Amino acid sequence: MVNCIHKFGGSSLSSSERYQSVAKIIITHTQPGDCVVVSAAGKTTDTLVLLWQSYQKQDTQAVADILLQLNNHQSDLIEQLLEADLKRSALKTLSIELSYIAELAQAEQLKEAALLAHGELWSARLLSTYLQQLNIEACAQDARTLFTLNDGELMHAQNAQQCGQLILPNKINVVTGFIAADIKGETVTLGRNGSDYSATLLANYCNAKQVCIWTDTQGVYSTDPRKVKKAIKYGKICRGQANLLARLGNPVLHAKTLSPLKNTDIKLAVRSSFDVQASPTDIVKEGSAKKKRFITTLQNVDLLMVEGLSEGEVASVSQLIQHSLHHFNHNGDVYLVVPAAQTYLVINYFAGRANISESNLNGCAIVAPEQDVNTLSLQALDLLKLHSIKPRFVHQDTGYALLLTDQFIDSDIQSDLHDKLINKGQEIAIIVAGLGNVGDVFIKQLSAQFERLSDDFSIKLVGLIRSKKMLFNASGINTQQWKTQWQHEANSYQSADLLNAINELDYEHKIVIDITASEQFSLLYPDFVDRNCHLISANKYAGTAPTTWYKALRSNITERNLHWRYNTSVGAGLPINFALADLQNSGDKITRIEGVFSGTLSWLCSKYDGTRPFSELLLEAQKMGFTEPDPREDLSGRDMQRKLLILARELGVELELDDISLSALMPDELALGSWDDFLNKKAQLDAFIEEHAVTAKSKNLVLRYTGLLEITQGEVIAKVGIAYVPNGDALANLTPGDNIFVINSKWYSDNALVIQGPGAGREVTAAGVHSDLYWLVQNLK
Ligand SMILES: NC(=O)c1ccc[n+]([C@@H]2O[C@H](COP(=O)([O-])OP(=O)(O)OC[C@H]3O[C@@H](n4cnc5c(N)ncnc54)[C@H](O)[C@@H]3O)[C@@H](O)[C@H]2O)c1
Ligand SMILES: N[C@@H](CCO)C(=O)O
Repeated sequence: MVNCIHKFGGSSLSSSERYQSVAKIIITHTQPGDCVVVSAAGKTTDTLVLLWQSYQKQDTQAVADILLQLNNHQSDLIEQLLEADLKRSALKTLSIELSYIAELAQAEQLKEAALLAHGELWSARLLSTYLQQLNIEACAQDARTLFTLNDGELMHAQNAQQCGQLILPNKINVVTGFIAADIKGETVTLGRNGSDYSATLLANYCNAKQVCIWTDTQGVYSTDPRKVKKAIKYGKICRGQANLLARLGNPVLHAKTLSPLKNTDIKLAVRSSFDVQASPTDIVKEGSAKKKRFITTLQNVDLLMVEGLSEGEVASVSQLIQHSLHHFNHNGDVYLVVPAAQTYLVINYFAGRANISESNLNGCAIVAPEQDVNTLSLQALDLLKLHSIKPRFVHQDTGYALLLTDQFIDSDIQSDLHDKLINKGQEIAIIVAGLGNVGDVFIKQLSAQFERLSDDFSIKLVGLIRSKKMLFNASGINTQQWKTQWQHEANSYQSADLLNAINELDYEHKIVIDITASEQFSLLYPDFVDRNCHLISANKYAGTAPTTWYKALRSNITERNLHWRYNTSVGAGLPINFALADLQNSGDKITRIEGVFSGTLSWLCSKYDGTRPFSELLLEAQKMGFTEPDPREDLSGRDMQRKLLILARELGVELELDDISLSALMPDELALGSWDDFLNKKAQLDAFIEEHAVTAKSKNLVLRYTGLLEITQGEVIAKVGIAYVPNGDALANLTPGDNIFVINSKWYSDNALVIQGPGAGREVTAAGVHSDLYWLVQNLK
């Protein structure tokens, strides 16, 4: 039983390292009986085409040179991947084949398709041998034994039978893409992007469950992500829209690729072989995903008016010119959009039935839900006008508008169109984890925030997560009545359930807001990012994770064009991270940050005057929602140590948590055991604090808990701990609960920049999370 057909293109096989990566993907993503369709490695097909052209020109020197080039490339791959006998045998076979090509060229008996087929044959053979060397049961399959064409038409029944007989159920079948045979057994090719087509055909013939096209992009985007920074990667799109996109200039999918999937349940996924963790774009059956908005551009096309054009003819002409074609009916006439370079061929094909209506056109197409097309098309016309572009031909039809222009739509105009048309009205899904002190207030404030944010987007709260239960509702959870809904509908979950629920959300943007204090939850961040979620954290664990993990997370976030906000992880609602980013972005260099970065410790130290036991004050701080779930995280200095590390990383300083020296505001012994154990020994804490306070007082100083980060000529001092501070000092005179950040920089060298205010508390922290959410939503526009 074939479960999945995987397809790897030339770029996925361009070097021995890429083959190794593909083998790793195969090991983790296939099961016996699956097929792996391969294209020619790297630029091999182009080189073979060049060889064919040189042969036709009878340029024997060029033929010899290109054969040498092919030999070098293939031999290098073999040398780098295979060992011992496998290597010797592969090199020998390659040498025999290349000599045979040379002989055929000399005898003027070379055939184009048979020559081009070598690219895929070499890839399939090398990959299957390499897999065998890795002890994986694999075999190479020549698609000429699987796909037969009669007079250019695929013989579906026969092919299904051949595939049923030849695809081995106990092996990974590495199948050549692009090629097939005619009924005489001669090689034919399936045309440009033929390997994608081979994969979907094979899936149809083998009744596979799914096809996975591994490519060099992460999926299907709202527009070309190489040109438009804010292009949105979609998790799911329907086949109908995928088909339209293929015909209207989207380079990732081809109409031909989709055709074998028609009327089947076979799933199609497009995903990156360069970033295996990134979630794919699934192309699903009509009605299984909501319709999305896209913008594609067209360059150098002609518009042909064709008399009596039939669907069959469109398919034949597409085949002839190796290009997905779009045709439509406009005011009673039938038009065909053709790449200008191919117009001559197409006009010839129609033998007098086709005329050029408009030539040398550029333009764009908007693909969108039917009800939006008219408005978007009018808006696009207005915007193009602002850029002094007047369309020459406009056509609107079910689900799309085509605007053909004289001028080229460059990436700036494309970005403008995308930002103003495509990026509006998108849906944002919010998932909140942690419904404690801060989380509860955050949700209370959410409905008012939605109103403020909903001008451009439709925002919904779709997930609530606690440590043991979660509630997901893709159509939205009522922010006013979430507690009742929670009582009735929340379910126990494992991480996999949570990740699946996120996968299933058919929203353009997803934001996970972590208001837990859980390290375990923070470890799921890479999985969220793989599922295209933006992140907002009040939780400090991810920001203070080991450098390698932290850097990998950051780089994945950047690569996927996502955002991570964590302003409340330091200074609660105070704009400390904003200020640091702003100073650095404007060219300042920060040299020192000193202060009190714990709301709890600030409150405790300021309040403590010896009249009430320190432990009593601690329980009060806990009640007020200042402390961490286990207040010893505050007393130990660990919480402040985390904040200092987050600040240091904001300044580009590479440190681990334990590089920051720490002295605790409690006896070490109290760190052990449960919270109840701690409470039983609270007298020890009270004695410890009293002793420090008395010593400080004897020196005319006061007890505080402070942090320092100093960066001088590459040297870093980073520490948090107990300090005795003069009474008049800024660090001594804080309003209880306030944080203070005294910042020295190139510009604030003598007179420091001071940021001060409440450093903990439910309201201010929840407000800080909203500030992050607001920032994030503004930056999605
Ligand atoms: N309280 C403050 O003033 C303040 C200020 C800034 C930042 N923070 C940070 O905000 C976070 C929350 O603080 P809080 O005071 O609301 O804490 P809290 O203990 O009141 O709430 C934490 C919530 O997280 C949930 N949770 C725990 N483990 C989880 C898991 N694995 N998955 C999902 N949910 C889980 C708990 O059930 C609880 O509902 C902490 O990381 C804290 O450091 C708090
Ligand atoms: N427990 C923390 C909360 C804010 O991060 C504090 O007291 O500062």
